[in-house]
Amino acid sequence: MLSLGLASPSASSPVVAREVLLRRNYGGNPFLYCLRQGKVGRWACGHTLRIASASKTTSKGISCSQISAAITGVSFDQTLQDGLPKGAMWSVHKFGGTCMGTAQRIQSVADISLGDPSERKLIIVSAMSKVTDMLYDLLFKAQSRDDSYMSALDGVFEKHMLTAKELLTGDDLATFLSHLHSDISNLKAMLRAIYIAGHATESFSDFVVGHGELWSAQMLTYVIKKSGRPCTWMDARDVLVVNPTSSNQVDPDFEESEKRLKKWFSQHSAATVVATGFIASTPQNIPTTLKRDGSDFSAAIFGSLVKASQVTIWTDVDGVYSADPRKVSEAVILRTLSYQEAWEMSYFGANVLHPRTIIPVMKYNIPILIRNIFNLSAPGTIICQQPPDENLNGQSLKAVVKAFATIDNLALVNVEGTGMAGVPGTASAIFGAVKAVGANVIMISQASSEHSVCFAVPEKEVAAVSEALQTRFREALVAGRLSKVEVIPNCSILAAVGQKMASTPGVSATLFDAIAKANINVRAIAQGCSEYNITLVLKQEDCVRGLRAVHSRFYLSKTTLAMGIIGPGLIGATLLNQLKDQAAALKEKFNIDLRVMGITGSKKMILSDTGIDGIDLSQWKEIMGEKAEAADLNKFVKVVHENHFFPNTVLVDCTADSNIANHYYDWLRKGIHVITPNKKANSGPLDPYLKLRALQRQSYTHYFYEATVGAGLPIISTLRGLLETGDKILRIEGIFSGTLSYIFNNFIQSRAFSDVVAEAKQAGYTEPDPRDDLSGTDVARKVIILARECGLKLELSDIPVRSLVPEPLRASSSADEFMQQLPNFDGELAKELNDADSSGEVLRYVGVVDVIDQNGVVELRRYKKDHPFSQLSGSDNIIAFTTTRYKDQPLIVRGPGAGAEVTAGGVFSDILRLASYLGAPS
Ligand SMILES: NC(=O)C1=CN([C@@H]2O[C@H](COP(=O)(O)OP(=O)(O)OC[C@H]3O[C@@H](n4cnc5c(N)ncnc54)[C@H](O)[C@@H]3O)[C@@H](O)[C@H]2O)C=CC1
Ligand SMILES: N[C@@H](CC=O)C(=O)O
Ligand code: NA
Repeated sequence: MLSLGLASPSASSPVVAREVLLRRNYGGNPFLYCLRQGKVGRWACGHTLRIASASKTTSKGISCSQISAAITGVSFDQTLQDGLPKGAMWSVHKFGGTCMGTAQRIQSVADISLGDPSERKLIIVSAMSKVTDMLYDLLFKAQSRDDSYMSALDGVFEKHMLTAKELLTGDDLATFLSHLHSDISNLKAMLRAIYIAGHATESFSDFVVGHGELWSAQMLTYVIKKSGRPCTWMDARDVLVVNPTSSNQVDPDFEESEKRLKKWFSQHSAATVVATGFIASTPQNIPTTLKRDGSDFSAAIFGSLVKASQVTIWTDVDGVYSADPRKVSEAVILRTLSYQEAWEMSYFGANVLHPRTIIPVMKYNIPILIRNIFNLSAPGTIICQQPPDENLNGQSLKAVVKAFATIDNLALVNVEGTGMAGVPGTASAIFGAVKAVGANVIMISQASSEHSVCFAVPEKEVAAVSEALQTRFREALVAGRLSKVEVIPNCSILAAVGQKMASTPGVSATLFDAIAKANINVRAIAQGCSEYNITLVLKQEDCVRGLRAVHSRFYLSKTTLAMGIIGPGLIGATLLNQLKDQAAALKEKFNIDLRVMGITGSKKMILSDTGIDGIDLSQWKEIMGEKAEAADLNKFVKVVHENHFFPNTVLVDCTADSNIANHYYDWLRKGIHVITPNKKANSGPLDPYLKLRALQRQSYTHYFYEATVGAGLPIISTLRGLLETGDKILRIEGIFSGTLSYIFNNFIQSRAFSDVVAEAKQAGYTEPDPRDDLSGTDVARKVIILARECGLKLELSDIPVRSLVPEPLRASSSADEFMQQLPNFDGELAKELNDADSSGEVLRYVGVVDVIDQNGVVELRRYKKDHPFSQLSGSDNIIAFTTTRYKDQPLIVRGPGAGAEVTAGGVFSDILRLASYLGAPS
């Protein structure tokens, strides 16, 4: 379907219309052609299309002349080029060797070609797959006087003969086979001569290896003709003229080729032409090839000669990816790329065209479409000029950076010294020496202080480069004008590519931020002033992680976090359950992909089988039962973290173990984020605590512990908010223990204390050992945590604590034994309760941080029955912050402060906070 409209400055007046935009839906791809008045072939590929009032929708098969007729006053002279077929646009298709691999595939190529509704089609084909290599091989054999070239040639013959027999019949088959026979006997004679001479000139070789294209083009022509459509084949050597250059490349002679093309068209007529890719002639009519640029280049040159409406390159991938899909599984196929972006990407080895292929078509703004012959439903990637009216207003950075690429196995060379500044010729001397050893410089960077120049070269070339520089600058090094020539091995390049990065602020900031948050150090940076590419040099081992971090940061994919869960007890198991329920929604709605790569208890652990997919959280308990291995924390951390697939790792410590807490420092230093409800690190000895916090502040690695105080209640974050906004904390007083809150809320005259403790344990409020609650240690830990947040340098032992654990039970060997004995000691607290009750008061177990006096206390206090602390129920915590701003009425946070769901929820929300710090949308 074509829709046609005017998009000129005065669209309402067709007479002065300067451009006609033609939108066409071909194979699901909307294209926007812009046909300039008087000429065909200037066009754009685009996004928004303004259909003016004079627009007219026509049916399939519209021609240029119809367009001009449809719009009064706009004349198209219908000329592509004088002498070339008039009145219609050409579309060019190129099919590579894989597309032409078998009879069946050649048939598909014919079907695709026939399905293109364009009036004129130029089909460029490669040799059947492997044939060019076979031909090179038999050449090599003949030159080496290995007479098996004869049987190798028979193999080539047989492959084509069998394919032709599958595809063709009757006269077509007979004609093709007779050509094939005669070509093969010519080749035999030629190879015999090469065999005798033991040498083949370049033109001999080029003549031999070009035969694959001759045969594939002829076969395809016959197959297309079978459908009843006229089709002619073209030996591109009759038309394409190229001049070989020194560097295994050729320069097309467009003028001469155009003349020959016109001549060819004067002798042949057909709406569909199948031409040989890869091969061409020199100006002296000697057969040659397009060397390494191959058939894609042929297609581009022909595209520009016929001013094609489009060049489609058929291949075996769905298009150009935003990053190497083997490294970034979320990489997406890019729908559009500008010419500049395409050549930037192709430099990095992305599956894009060779840059030289882009130049000829770029001159005429001809779009190149990359499509997968094996997946026709994939729309492919369109490479074209940027639509001129597209601007950045309202665009996200995502649209600005198109893709990322990496190059491994590089070394950086750093030439440093004070004698370079202001001395013209230093750079030239450095690179002169590099050139002399034939090394390829991949990236260069020099800061404007001119004291050092650094550049990247392939690792295998660096020894020679270093030696050459040492020799070249021996004198300067001895004299101290240069201080060193240093080699930094094992480097990789990570590059961001996008034409619209130019003049868009914030791109590099976002890029570097993502790299920093993945805890990756950048060794060198380069950005040319065209701004199409920002190149970073990283340690090779960090490269894939860096690639994944930046890819996900620019919203090209999800923020992916590898998680290791330590201690799948009550909280850990509840967290795993919540993760399981929420994972899909997080992925869909918030672009966060959380993968639990390992779960370890104190005895057993399980790790992801694939190293990429997370553990199936609906079955982790069964897997733990059946497939667990012996717990090994070092191995666990290594496997979860040292997986280059994930830019970020978080370890979630759901134990109450100080041995685990002792690892946090080391983990943070390795760039592993830590999240925990475990109070041991923050309430442990002061020095390691201060070191840990200092490290956390310096690095981009995060350590979150909201659930250590008040479980899921926002206690730490509230306190941080007050402090960071400049409020001064005077006092924090509260009921910090869910267990003890529950106990004293339910401990009434009719009930035994031990009975209420058992109930609290049953409800999951208590610490693994309830004595940690009853002793007041747990509350004291929370007091310490908050006191330290306020800047007080207190140790746990500085806090006077009223213990509720009867003296004789402090040494009980287990929590169970303690629980069994507790009823024997109910009397003491029953008396205290009675005393309070008779004065109209209740007992409450509280903790206090006194910032003014720089101390804290944990005690059992009596409160009047109308005091807010007396009104609690369940396991509620209540925390009152008295501050300079909240002086008369404290700021109060209240709610359930213990229990599996709320605690796990608090840990989970720290995980999401981490994801948002790492770049997930928040
Ligand atoms: N239960 C609650 O309401 C709250 C608990 N917390 C804290 O959450 C953490 C977990 O508490 P719960 O789940 O209730 O305890 P739990 O005893 O049910 O779970 C702890 C788990 O950690 C495992 N573990 C112990 N040492 C380990 C080691 N070295 N390596 C691997 N695994 C180990 C245990 O085997 C157990 O499975 C504790 O630090 C606790 O203070 C914090 C706020 C509220
Ligand atoms: N056992 C603790 C749990 C939270 O830290 C409590 O009872 O508050
Ligand atoms: Na909390």
